[in-house]
Amino acid sequence: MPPKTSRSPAKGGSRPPNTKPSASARSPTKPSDDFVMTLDSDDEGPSEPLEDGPEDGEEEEEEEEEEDAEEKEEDTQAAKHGEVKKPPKHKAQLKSREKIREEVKPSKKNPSPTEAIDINKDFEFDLYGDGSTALSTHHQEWDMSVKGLKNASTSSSVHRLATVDDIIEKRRKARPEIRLPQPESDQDGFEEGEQMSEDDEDEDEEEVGGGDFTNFAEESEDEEENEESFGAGARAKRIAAVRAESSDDEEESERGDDDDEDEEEELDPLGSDDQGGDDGQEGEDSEEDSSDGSDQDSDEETEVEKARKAAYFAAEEPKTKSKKSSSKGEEALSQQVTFSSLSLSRPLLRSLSTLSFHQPTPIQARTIPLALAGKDLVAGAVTGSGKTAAFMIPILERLNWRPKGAEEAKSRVLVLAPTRELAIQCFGVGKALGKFMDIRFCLCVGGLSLKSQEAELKLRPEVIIATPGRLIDHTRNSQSFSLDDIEILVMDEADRMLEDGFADELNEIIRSCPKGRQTMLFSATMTDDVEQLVRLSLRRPVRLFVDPKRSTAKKLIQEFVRVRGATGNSQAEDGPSQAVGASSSSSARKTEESHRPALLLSLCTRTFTSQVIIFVRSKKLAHQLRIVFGLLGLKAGELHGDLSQEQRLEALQSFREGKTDFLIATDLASRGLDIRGVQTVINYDMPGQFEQYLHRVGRTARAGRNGRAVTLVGESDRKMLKMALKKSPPEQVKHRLIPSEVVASMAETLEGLKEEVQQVLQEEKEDKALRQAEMELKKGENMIEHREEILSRPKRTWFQTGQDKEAAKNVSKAEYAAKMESLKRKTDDKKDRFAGMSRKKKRSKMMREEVEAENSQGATDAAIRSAKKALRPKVLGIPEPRNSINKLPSSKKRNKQRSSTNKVGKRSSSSSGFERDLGERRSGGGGGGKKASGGPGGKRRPAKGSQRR
Ligand SMILES: Nc1ncnc2c1ncn2[C@@H]1O[C@H](COP(=O)(O)OP(=O)(O)OP(=O)(O)O)[C@@H](O)[C@H]1O
Repeated sequence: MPPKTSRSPAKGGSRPPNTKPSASARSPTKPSDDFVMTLDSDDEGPSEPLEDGPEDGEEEEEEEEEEDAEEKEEDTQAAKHGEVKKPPKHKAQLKSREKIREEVKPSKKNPSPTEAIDINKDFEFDLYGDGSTALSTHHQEWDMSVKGLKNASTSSSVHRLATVDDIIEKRRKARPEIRLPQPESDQDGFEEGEQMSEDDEDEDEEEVGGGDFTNFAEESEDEEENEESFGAGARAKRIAAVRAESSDDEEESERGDDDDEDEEEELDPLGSDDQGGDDGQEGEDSEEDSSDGSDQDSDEETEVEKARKAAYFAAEEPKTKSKKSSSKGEEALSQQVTFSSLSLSRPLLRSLSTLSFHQPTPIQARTIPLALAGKDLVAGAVTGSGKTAAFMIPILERLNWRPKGAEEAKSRVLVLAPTRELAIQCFGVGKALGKFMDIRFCLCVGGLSLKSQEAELKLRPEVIIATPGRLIDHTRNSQSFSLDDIEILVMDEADRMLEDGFADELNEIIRSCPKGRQTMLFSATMTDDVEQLVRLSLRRPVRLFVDPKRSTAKKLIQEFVRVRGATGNSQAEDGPSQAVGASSSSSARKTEESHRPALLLSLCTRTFTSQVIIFVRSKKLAHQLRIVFGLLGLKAGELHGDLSQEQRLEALQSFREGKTDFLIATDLASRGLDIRGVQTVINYDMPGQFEQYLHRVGRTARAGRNGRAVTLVGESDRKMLKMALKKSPPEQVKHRLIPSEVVASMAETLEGLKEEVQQVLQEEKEDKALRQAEMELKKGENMIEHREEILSRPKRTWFQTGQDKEAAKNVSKAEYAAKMESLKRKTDDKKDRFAGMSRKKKRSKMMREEVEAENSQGATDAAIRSAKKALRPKVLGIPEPRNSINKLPSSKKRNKQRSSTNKVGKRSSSSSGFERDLGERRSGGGGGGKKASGGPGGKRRPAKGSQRR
């Protein structure tokens, strides 16, 4: 049964919340970097960072293979020392195996400047950006400590980071310190236009009007209308004009440019011709560029699309629906709703209050009641608006009412996240919210010990938080683990998970979960595209989109800095190493690229000197820039898929604690990460997709705070810039001008560093080669000594090998390219047909044509009919066969399905929620039924190396 709204927390047979002093006392003081060293062998050599690693999420399985090999080595070492390995039977045993435990207390002696700000008791959580309904909050940092980190502390995976640091330090000491520009004073700020932007709009306009940035966003080769310029004093007008542009322009803008991205990877980011350096191939980085996916949903829906969506999505309950029409409505609803009015149980209310969550955010106010009622949800709200708690709170509340006892121990909830860091953060949020409840969480992500995860899974933790690759590994290889008991499936950053890279894994997971589960999807850029969602076999989901689609946080200021290529003599004033006169677009781009580092460093030395995340396109660039920052004496860390898990977490932790001022990251860090106090996000370049831009800039201005995003915009970023202008209120957009002499001097400094950067890279390379050789030697020795033992172990089966993954990626890339090509053709056709027409006429003609085309197939009528039927009131909590909602069937078929649904509903109407699923399972099926394959406790163990395609 779904939890009733008027129950008392004490009744219903629920156990009293776990308020044992030990548990409650432990959690709040638990150090956030509580590394637990496992018995991973020190002898096994360094856990080498991936050489050609694909992006996180997709890299999982390759890493898993490596880890498997490592774990085997662990066993070998244990055997060598006479230890007899037994499978751990319970947690206590597991703990006794973990002999060395090291707890590192976070250094709270020197809180970062932002931490100091955050403890301000008067801070107001301004949800709406206008101070109207501010909630107070003393938000605490999530506990990111994890068990099973490999090679902690003494191991050589730390070695790489330490080595780069050492090399840099050694070099810095050996030469005179490089003089950097002074951090900007108030007066200096005037030079850059920022002060003018904020304090004197008119002056700013003059600055903007004086440069050619004003027309930049609009100068598009494909543009048919160039008539409206961004003239001085016309900011509002020009933004309005951009917003009013036709939808086909938008489609193009959103698409991004895959090929360009790949090509850009070829350019040496630091302008070095003799690259040498890292041996990484640029192609490998493209996964992190995540350029495959494309969001084609336009804001303007056709009638057919509307009808299709109306048929697919369930209507929201009248109680919440009446208030949802405007953001004012959201505001009013959220103001009325309190956590206690949502009838949450006492332990949960207690943890919410501990976290200073006094009032639900709009997305929480909308989501919680529906999620408690067991509805499937497709939810979207702007970055930093509290989506994690929006699904975690109802999950915990429902779990609080689960049947308890040893027999009932089951893994009932699965939360999937696309990256390990995000999963770890989610795990932290879950643990913090469930602090006073007897609910167990298990984190299953790559890069952490498989064995300790296996042991934890055996205890059937109620909530599993996982990345897809590692989860599948467990379903295939961990004894007696299956997803048979999952009753709630959540996908955080669901639109990312729906992208091609995750397709096979997602299908496998969906197939393994019971059909009667509740499914909830969340993202700041959530799609409501039916075609994409159909794959997830949702059950008449409710669509909850709280903020306007593709919007940014209300207190985010977006600045753009133009990066100029060598397109004419006028450019010479802006850069020192300009190839003046170069006319080809590729050389223009190359010079553009050579400007970026100087612009970035000018920003980071003069204006944004701490709490800055810098997003770049490739792992290689992230690493190079990190070296440059280090050589200049700036404290910077890097975060990308070429690092070991430990290095990744360490980089995050150092940044969180203010030990480093800059975090140079790939898009691995662009989604979901909630790092308190990030004041500035710098986009070294525009990402390939607008969604990616939204996620990146969403790392600041979270939870009602202020924040700033600065983006370097080159020629090829024009469309994306246009999109950003179109989607943002004019007062949030600024143009930053950096004095050319500052950039010139920085470029000169960087030019002088080029050689040193190469030398550092070379030293690193040699060091790496040496360690690799050592590792191989060690492996060989082990193999000779323990050959029999090693060969006698059962082989793990893999869902996909690295090659399979690469092949899948190529297929989806080819599909994507084909789709883009056909779209482009369509757009070109459209342009011909509409040539000379006004925008209004063009739009109405397009609409007419579309409707006519659909009419001729009879689809419109059918869709509208099914939409009407779908809107008929239904009894709450009746599961509907998933197949029926995957397509829009004929009306006859739908009627038949509906009547059978009702029968199923009658049969199981008393068994919604956990009881319902349990009941159905005990009776051996029913409407909520089990997955087709794999009986109770039975494991599907496909033949070695078998693939599911
Ligand atoms: N009800 C609340 N009151 C106060 N603070 C809250 C509340 N709910 C969430 N927060 C805070 O808001 C911040 C952002 O939350 P969260 O990370 O869940 O955002 P999100 O919407 O998932 O963002 P993203 O789209 O970037 O993943 C967190 O620091 C969290 O502590």
